[in-house]
Amino acid sequence: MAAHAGGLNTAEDRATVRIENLVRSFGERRVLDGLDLSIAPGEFVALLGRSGSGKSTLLRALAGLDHEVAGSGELTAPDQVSVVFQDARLLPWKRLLDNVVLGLGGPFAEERGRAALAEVGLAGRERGWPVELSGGEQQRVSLARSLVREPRLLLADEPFGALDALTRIRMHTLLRRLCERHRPAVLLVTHDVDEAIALADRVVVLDRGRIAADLPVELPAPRRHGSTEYAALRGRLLARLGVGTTDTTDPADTTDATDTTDPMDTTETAEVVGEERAA
Ligand SMILES: Nc1ncnc2c1ncn2[C@@H]1O[C@H](COP(=O)(O)OP(=O)(O)OP(=O)(O)O)[C@@H](O)[C@H]1O
Repeated sequence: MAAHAGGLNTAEDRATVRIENLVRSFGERRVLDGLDLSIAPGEFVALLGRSGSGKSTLLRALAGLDHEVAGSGELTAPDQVSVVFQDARLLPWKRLLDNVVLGLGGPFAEERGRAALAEVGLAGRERGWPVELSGGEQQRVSLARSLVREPRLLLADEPFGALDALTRIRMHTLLRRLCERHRPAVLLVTHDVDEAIALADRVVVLDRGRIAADLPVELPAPRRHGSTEYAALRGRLLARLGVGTTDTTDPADTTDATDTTDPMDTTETAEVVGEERAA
């Protein structure tokens, strides 16, 4: 049976996340089917996968939120895990600072909360209410609430999925900066291939409960959509997602590469993100 535990001792176990042969089932259906995955300290991993491939199920397992789900395998994750969801999940009856420090103990909780709000660009808004914020600002508070706990692992389940394109770009820049400063390991679930390439050190594709591709993002900043390397990586990922493209250069791809329709095309976004990363 899988365990959710801290205590990483040996050199081999220095990974922040170590998953071996993880199985999770709903009734007869194996949603995670013998999954293996490691995430190193400070590593930013993006998780792509078609709808229903098991991404959220994996996140819930890592967050220790799946005690009712049948399963087996080995799972090692730190105790200090923070989760960011698509909706900010702020308590509307609490002021912003109180939302950030909710449940946070210690004499400096309020001071740390103020610093966290400042880090996400909301200094001076401590006494404001969630209802006064835009969607992007609410997600900033959600990020502040997560990072003020100094997690060793940050789990993010499509955190920018509900935001408009420009706000999403700003949030990419912010998230990248916060991660560089706090250095948690990150597992980011996204449907957006360009978001994955823009942000991650490594992109993992989940297919029917197993890892179908595990590719490092070895692109220099800024990660320009126009570069050959960018297009090759993007093509490989789309092919692994079963979205045919004509620009794949991966000889290992066995998926149909004749369909040029690309429902995930966010070219413009990726280009601007690349510019912001360079700044
Ligand atoms: N509590 C549950 N009870 C029964 N089936 C479930 C439960 N949670 C998830 N499933 C099923 O497990 C499968 C994987 O769900 P999961 O939410 O992990 O997929 P996903 O990859 O995150 O999908 P999406 O991208 O659409 O959010 C789906 O077929 C879903 O219906």
